[in-house]
Amino acid sequence: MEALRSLVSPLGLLNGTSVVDGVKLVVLGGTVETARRVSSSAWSHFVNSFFLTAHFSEEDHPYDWLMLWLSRRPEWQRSREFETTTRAAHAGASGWGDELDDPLLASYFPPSTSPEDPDELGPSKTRVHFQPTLDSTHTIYWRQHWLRVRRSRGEGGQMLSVSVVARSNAILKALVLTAKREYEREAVHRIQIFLADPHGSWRWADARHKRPMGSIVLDPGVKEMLLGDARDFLASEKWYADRGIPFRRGYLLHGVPGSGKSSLIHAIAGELMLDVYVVSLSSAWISDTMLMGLMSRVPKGAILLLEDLDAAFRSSASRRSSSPSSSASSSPPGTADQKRRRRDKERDRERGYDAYDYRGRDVMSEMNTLSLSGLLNALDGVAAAEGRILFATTNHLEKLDPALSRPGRMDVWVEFKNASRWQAEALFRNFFPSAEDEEADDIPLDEEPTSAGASTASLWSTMGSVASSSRGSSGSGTGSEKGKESSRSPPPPPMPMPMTMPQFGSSNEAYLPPPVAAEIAAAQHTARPLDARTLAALAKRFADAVPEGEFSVAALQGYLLKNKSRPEAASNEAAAWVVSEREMRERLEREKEARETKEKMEREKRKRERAEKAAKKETEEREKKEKEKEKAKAAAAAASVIPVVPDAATAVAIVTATTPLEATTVATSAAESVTSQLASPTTSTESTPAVVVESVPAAPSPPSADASAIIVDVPVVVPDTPTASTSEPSSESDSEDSDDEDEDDDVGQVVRQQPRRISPWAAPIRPGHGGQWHHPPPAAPSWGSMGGFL
Ligand SMILES: Nc1ncnc2c1ncn2[C@@H]1O[C@H](COP(=O)(O)OP(=O)(O)OP(=O)(O)O)[C@@H](O)[C@H]1O
Repeated sequence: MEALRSLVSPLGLLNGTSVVDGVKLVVLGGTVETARRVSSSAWSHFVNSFFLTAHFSEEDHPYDWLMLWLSRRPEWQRSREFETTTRAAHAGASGWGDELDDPLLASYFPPSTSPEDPDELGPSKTRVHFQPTLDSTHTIYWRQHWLRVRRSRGEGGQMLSVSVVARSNAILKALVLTAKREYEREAVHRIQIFLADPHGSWRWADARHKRPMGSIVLDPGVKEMLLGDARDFLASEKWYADRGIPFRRGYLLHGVPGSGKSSLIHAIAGELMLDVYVVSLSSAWISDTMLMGLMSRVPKGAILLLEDLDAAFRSSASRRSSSPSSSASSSPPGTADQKRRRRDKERDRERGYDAYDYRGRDVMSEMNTLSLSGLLNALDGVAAAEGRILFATTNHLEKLDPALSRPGRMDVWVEFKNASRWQAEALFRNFFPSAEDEEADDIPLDEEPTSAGASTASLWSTMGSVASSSRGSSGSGTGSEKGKESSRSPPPPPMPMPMTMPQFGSSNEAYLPPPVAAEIAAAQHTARPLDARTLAALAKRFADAVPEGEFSVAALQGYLLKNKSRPEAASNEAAAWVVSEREMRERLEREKEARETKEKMEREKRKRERAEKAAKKETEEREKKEKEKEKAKAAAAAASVIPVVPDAATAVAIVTATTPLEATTVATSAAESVTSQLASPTTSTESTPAVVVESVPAAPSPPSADASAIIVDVPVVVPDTPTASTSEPSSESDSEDSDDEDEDDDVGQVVRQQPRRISPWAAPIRPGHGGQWHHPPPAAPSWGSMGGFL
C-alpha cells in the first residue's frame, strides 16, 4: 500500500488516499466477480457431469419423432415463450385442436363453441402449430425422470438436445423408441413425403392421406403385379444377399401425361407404408455430387421417386434410337403411342430441335450440372443406397438413354396409355358409387336409363312440396340403406335441392316458388346415390361416348369432376364433350401450327437478311482489297528488286509499303521479278532461288517509337529449267556433294526462308538515276535501341 501511495504522490495528486481507496474497490469488485463466475461455471460443470445428453439433428428422423412427441406434452405447450406457425415443421405435428382439452383455453370460449368449431371458423380451417422459441430450455417430467429439452440452431439446421440425470442412457433410448412408435402410429394413415432441397438434404414436405389402390383404374393385373413385386422385393433382402445381387429394385413408369403414374406410386407407398423421397432431376441446383449424397441418404425401405426422368438429359436422352425390345410392356410397332412418338420427333425436328439442339436442354444445361454418368453412378454406384425402391416416371421413353433404363437400374417397365372404354366405365363407377355395385353385373345393359330430362323434370316437380320432406332435406341416411331400399322398390325420385334456409313465401298457398335454375341445381356438390341399374346404364353410356385411347384418365376425371353432382348429365353429355374437346384440340393445333409457321417464316427472314448482309460486306471487302491490290501494284511497278548475294543463299528485295496487304502485293510482284531474273539466262549464277522479300514503311523518316516493320515472306517459284549460268559439274563434285542433288530435287517447288528483320526506318532501296540499284544506306543511329524489331 505504501508503494502504491508513493506511486501516486509524484503525480501531484494531493489526496492520494482517495485514489488508493478507489483502486482497492476495483480490486475487491474484480475478485468477487471472478469468484462468482468461477463458482457458477464449476457448479454447472458439476451438475452437467450428472446429466446424460442426446442431440437430434433436424436432418434425421428422430428429430421428427421427438418433435411430434413433444408437441403432445403439456409442459411443452405451456411454454411461456413460444412461436406459432401454420406450416407444420414436421410430420404429424399437432395444432391448436389438441388444446381443446385444456380447460383454461376452453374457458375463453362460450360453452357451445370452440376455436376449432367448423361452424365458427368454416370448414377449411387453418391449423395453428405451436412450439417454444429457439434456445429456451424446458423441463418435462417423464417416467420418474426430469428431462431438460432445448431446441437450438446448429450448423446443419435446428438441433434438439434432451438431457436427463440418470446413471445409464437407457431412459433416453426409451424416449426415442417411444417417440418413434407414436410417430409411426400416427403415420399409419398417411404417407410421408420428403423433398430434396438445394442444400443437398431431405426435408419433410407433407404427410398425405393414403390413396386406396382401388381408386386407380388401370388394366387388370397391372397394379397387382407392381404391388406384389414391390412387396416381394422388400421381403427378399437375404435372397439378394445370398446371391450377391445389390438389394435394389427399379420401376420405370412411362407413358402419356395424366394416366396415373404418380397416383399409382402414391397408392403403392400407402399400401406398403413406405415414405416417399422425391427428387426432381430438372432442378436448377442439382449436381452429380449432390445427387450422389441424396441417394446415399435414402433410408432403407423407402421409395425414391425420380420424376420426369427425360427432363434431366435432353441430349443424352435423344440419343436413343428406338424403343427397347427388353421392355416388359413396350408397345408393339405401329401402335398409337409409337405414332405419337414419331409425330413428336418430327415436330421437334421441324422446330429445329434435334438431339443436340433442344432449347429446353440448352436452358437447363446452363443451370443444372447433372450428368448422365453422375445419375448412373448415383443409381447403382458403390455409394448408392441399398434396400430402396426406385420409381422413375417419364412421358418420353424414347428420349431416355439406354444406359439409364437398362435392367438392373429399371427392372420393371410399365406403360401407361390413354383411357380405354373399360377404364372410362370404371372411372365413372368410381365417381358415382353405389352400394349395389355387385348386383349391377346381373342387370342387362341395353335397358335405357332414366333420362336426364325425366330426372330433372321429376326433380322440379317435387320442388317445394319436399322442402319439409325428411328424406329429401335431411340426407342423413347412408348410401347403403338407401340402396337396399331402392333394390326392393322402384328407384327413388331424384333428391331435390333442399330448401333449408328460411325465406319469404315459403307459406304461400296461391303461388308456388318457381323451379330452381338448372345451373344453380348443377352447383350442388353431392350427387344423389344411384341405384345399380341406373349407374350401370349411365356408366355404359359414358364409356360408349368416350373414344378408345384418345383421352387421358386425367382428362376424363376432369370432365366427371365438373359434373360430379350430375351423373345423368355426365353420361348424356359425354358425346358432346368429346366433340367439343376435339374441336378445342384442333383449334389449339391450328393456332400452334400458325404460330410455328409464323415463327419459322420470321426465322427464315432473319436468316436471309443476315446472309444478304454478309454477302454485301464480303463484296465491299473484296472491292476494297482489289483497290488496295491495284494501288500496291502501281507502287510495286516503281519498286526495285536487287538480288543480294551476300552468301549466295538469299535474294532480298526491300520495298516500301504502308499496310500488310500492300506489302504482300508489292512483295509478290517483286518476287515475280526475282523469279523472272532467275529464269533469265543473263542472271548471275551465284544467286540462289530462295528469296525473302521484306517491306518496310516508307522511309527515310526519323525513327519513332511507334514505327513498325512489315515483314513479308514471299515464296518464289523457281523455274524448272537449269540456269544458263550454272557451271558444268565435275564428276568429282557429282560424287562428293550429294546435298546438291537433294537441292536439285527441290527444283520447281516452293522454297521458303525465314524472313530477315530489318530496321523499319532503313531507307528503302530506290532506283537510282539511270535505273541503277543501290544498296540501302547505313542503319540509323538508334537502330540498336529498337530491340523489339530484332
Ligand atoms: N389410371 C388412373 N386411375 C385413377 N385416376 C387417375 C388415373 N390416371 C390419372 N388419374 C387422375 O388424374 C390425375 C393425374 O394423374 P397422375 O398425376 O397420376 O398422372 P401422371 O401419369 O403421373 O401424369 P404426369 O405424367 O403428367 O405426371 C390424378 O388426379 C389422378 O387421380
